[in-house]
Amino acid sequence: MTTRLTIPRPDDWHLHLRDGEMLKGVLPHSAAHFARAIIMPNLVPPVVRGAHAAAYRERIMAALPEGMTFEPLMTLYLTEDTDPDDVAAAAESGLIAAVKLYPAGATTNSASGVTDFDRVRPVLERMAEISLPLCVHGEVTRAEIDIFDREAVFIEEVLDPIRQATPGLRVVMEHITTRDAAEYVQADTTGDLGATITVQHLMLDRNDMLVGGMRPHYYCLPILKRGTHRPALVAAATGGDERFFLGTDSAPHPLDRKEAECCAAGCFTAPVALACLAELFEAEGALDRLEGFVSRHGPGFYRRPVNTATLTLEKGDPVDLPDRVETGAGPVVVFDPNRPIHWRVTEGGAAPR
Ligand SMILES: NC(=O)N[C@@H](CC(=O)O)C(=O)O
Ligand SMILES: [Zn+2]
Ligand SMILES: [Zn+2]
Repeated sequence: MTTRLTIPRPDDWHLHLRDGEMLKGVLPHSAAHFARAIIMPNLVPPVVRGAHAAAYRERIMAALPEGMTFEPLMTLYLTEDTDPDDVAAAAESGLIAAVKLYPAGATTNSASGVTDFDRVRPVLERMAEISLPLCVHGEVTRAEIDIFDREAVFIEEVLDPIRQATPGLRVVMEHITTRDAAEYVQADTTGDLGATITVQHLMLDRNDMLVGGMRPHYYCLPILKRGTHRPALVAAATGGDERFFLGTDSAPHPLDRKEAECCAAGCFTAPVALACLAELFEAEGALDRLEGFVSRHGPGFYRRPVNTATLTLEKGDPVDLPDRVETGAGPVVVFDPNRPIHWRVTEGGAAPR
């Protein structure tokens, strides 16, 4: 039985670091385990131009505790006014690694997102030309579409038409939650499609959120789905297919915004993500494939080198996971996987302050 696993240092291909005091409080928890992360641009106001991304990158680096290393891979928030030249310049200078598409109204801080997809066509065409990936929050927002169906409908109504109309556009379907999405990726023959999967969607389904009482810390978007979808996601993550990689979507909100009459969407998983995944992959008999999912497939898609530093996880008695992290923006509740976790990072993880 394997009780020790050393892998190239992982990366997180979908991360919310926020800004200000929250950024200071949560960044060390990502930098402790992850070498790089794709940084989501849904601040208020959003990160829409290259100059905003450059300034945000500076704030992230200034918030990084001394002695820690971390490379933020910046993104721009696509709006109907985004200028293709600004995007191309930011990509060519190496400042940004991707552009993020939020359908307007789909999720936290998405009010500036896209309503009319024809209006962003020139940007998408330019991105296809320069091979700049588009990260997609894939949910339709029409009121009549049931929240549990929004991802599947998006694939058919929005994503597939965009991809057909823009050959060569490289797309990451972010935080996929359904069998439909996993199968859409698996059926692709262009090589231009990848998908991130979160810890919560691999470990939980909507029953965990709703049976016996509503658990706001499991509420995220896209919402946890019917349990029949989870095995398809687990099979995609643990099956060795290079198109699937970790994007934690770690999305901190202060406790009072989660335990509220109208709870904010997002699970804060960064501190426990790798331990949870080791537990899950081991239970699936796929511990040898964890390395691909967390350390190799993402760099492959983003055409970046695999990290040369390593990280070691060890198995032992059940671990006491932290239940909250204190930040200057208030306490943030840490994701609870709802099962005993026996793995922890023992080497190559710099301790957050
Ligand atoms: N995933 C979430 O539930 N929330 C994210 C936004 C997002 O990734 O959709 C957030 O910014 O809080
Ligand atoms: Zn999202
Ligand atoms: Zn997100």
